[in-house]
Amino acid sequence: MTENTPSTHTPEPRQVPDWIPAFPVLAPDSADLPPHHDHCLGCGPANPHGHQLRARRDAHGVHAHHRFDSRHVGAPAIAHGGAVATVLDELFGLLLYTVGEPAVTRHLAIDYLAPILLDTPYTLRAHIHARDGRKLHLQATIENDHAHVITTATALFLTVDVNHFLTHNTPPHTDNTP
Ligand SMILES: CCCCCCCCCC(=O)SCCNC(=O)CCNC(=O)[C@H](O)C(C)(C)COP(=O)(O)OP(=O)(O)OC[C@H]1O[C@@H](n2cnc3c(N)ncnc32)[C@H](O)[C@@H]1OP(=O)(O)O
Repeated sequence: MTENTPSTHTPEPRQVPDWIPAFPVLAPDSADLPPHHDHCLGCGPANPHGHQLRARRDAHGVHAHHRFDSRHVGAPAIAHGGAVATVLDELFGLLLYTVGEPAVTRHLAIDYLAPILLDTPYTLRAHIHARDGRKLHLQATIENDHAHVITTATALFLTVDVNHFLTHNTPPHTDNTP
């Protein structure tokens, strides 16, 4: 076969993970919200590189208690901003258990008001600020143990159907294309 010969290989159809179509709304009195799946970078219990975030639903949305550790170091003794963004994105992902529909991050904005220290307890909170059709406008904070807010985040999540998780090669729609 030459370099220009079309391939006759037909890709295997992708399987829909069970947890996506069954995405549940979980009750306020539930215990720790379940991970999206075992290897999720943000919440998967079987991902040794992940944050293994645990969150609970509450009257406003969800909250979590979390410590960053030496795997997440940026400047010495301070959590890397990207690691913080991962955890906030994940917290928003767990907030979807109050919506009961799968959605994905379209926009994430973070104000790092003060450093987040390693091996230090923090409380994270997230809630739905507003919903407009598919658009979920979400807000989150990270507080230190003096209840001072040291990080704030806003996100736009867009609800998607199950096909989103099967079609990964769709060209992006963007207004920023030159
Ligand atoms: C339940 C699953 C949980 C999984 C684990 C959770 C982990 C944590 C969350 C994540 O990390 S998700 C992974 C990271 N995100 C992605 O990979 C998403 C990549 N982006 C896409 O696949 C598409 O952009 C997306 C499906 C999100 C949207 O594509 P669409 O073509 O469906 O939307 P479109 O561009 O038409 O925009 C829909 C609406 O949003 C509006 N919009 C888009 N960006 C906006 C913006 N920045 N601000 C305000 N509005 C905005 C847009 O104008 C439009 O408004 P209208 O419907 O009123 O016309």
